[in-house]
Amino acid sequence: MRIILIGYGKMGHTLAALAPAHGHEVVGIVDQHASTQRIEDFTPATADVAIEFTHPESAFENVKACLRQGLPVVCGSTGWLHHFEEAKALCQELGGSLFYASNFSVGVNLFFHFNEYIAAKMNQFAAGYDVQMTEIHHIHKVDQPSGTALTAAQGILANFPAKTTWRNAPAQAPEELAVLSERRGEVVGTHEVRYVSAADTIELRHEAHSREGFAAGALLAAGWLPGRPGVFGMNDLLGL
Ligand SMILES: NC(=O)C1=CN([C@@H]2O[C@H](COP(=O)(O)OP(=O)(O)OC[C@H]3O[C@@H](n4cnc5c(N)ncnc54)[C@H](OP(=O)(O)O)[C@@H]3O)[C@@H](O)[C@H]2O)C=CC1
Ligand SMILES: O=C(O)C1=N[C@H](C(=O)O)C[C@H](O)C1
Repeated sequence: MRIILIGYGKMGHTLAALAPAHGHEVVGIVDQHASTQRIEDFTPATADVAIEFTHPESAFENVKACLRQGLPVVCGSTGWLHHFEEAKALCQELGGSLFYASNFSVGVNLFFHFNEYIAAKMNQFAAGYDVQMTEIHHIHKVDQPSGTALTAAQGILANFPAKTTWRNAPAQAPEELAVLSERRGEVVGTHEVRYVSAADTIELRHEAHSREGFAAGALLAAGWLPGRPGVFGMNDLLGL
């Protein structure tokens, strides 16, 4: 595929390095400081798909611009989901293609799957166990909690009814799921779910060793999306 990269930071550079091995050609880079190209410079005649990893404040505008240009867009930016319904509506109105994942790593998507299974199973033992989450990321991360943590929290809330809401701090009531955030050095991304009783702790943990897993998943999605109108996520791609 001829891909354009929107955002040329940590993820943009990793995507550019891995794209050729996935059979993609980078035909454009759009970044607010590191390039002079704009999304409006591209059309389906010059690019097959855009991959967007920028910032919570810019992601929605970038997604809209891609859809208006008729470009299928794979978006990994987090922290903008309060606009997601609007993005979906625009995608449907224009007959476009949008792929969003809070985390493109195959391992994290298996983690999401196991998390939901464990939450449903632990619901039988909700009287004895409390559950909490922690996400740990590098000090440059601007959004909190991480998009991945929010997806995992939704998976718990949907399957463990003792928790009805989440709080990005220690829980203040039994029905609150604590989703704790730590920012430490250059940690790529670690997510933990812990069920704690008086007797023991059961823990599910994913630790990313590099950004290559995120980039590989996004490049896979970029190969899959063109020609598929609609709004998609990793479950569609991986059949989970
Ligand atoms: N879904 C997933 O699997 C993953 C998601 N992410 C998410 O992706 C996003 C980017 O992460 P990361 O690459 O680490 O962040 P970086 O800060 O390293 O890179 C972001 C890049 O986007 C640029 N940028 C900011 N605003 C715009 C804009 N309006 N148009 C074009 N480019 C812009 C920044 O430019 P400048 O520096 O000049 O401001 C920077 O080069 C974050 O939201 C992060 O949470 C990250 C990893 C995996
Ligand atoms: O900002 C990051 O680095 C990451 N962001 C994503 C998130 O918010 O979940 C995915 C990954 O954890 C890395």
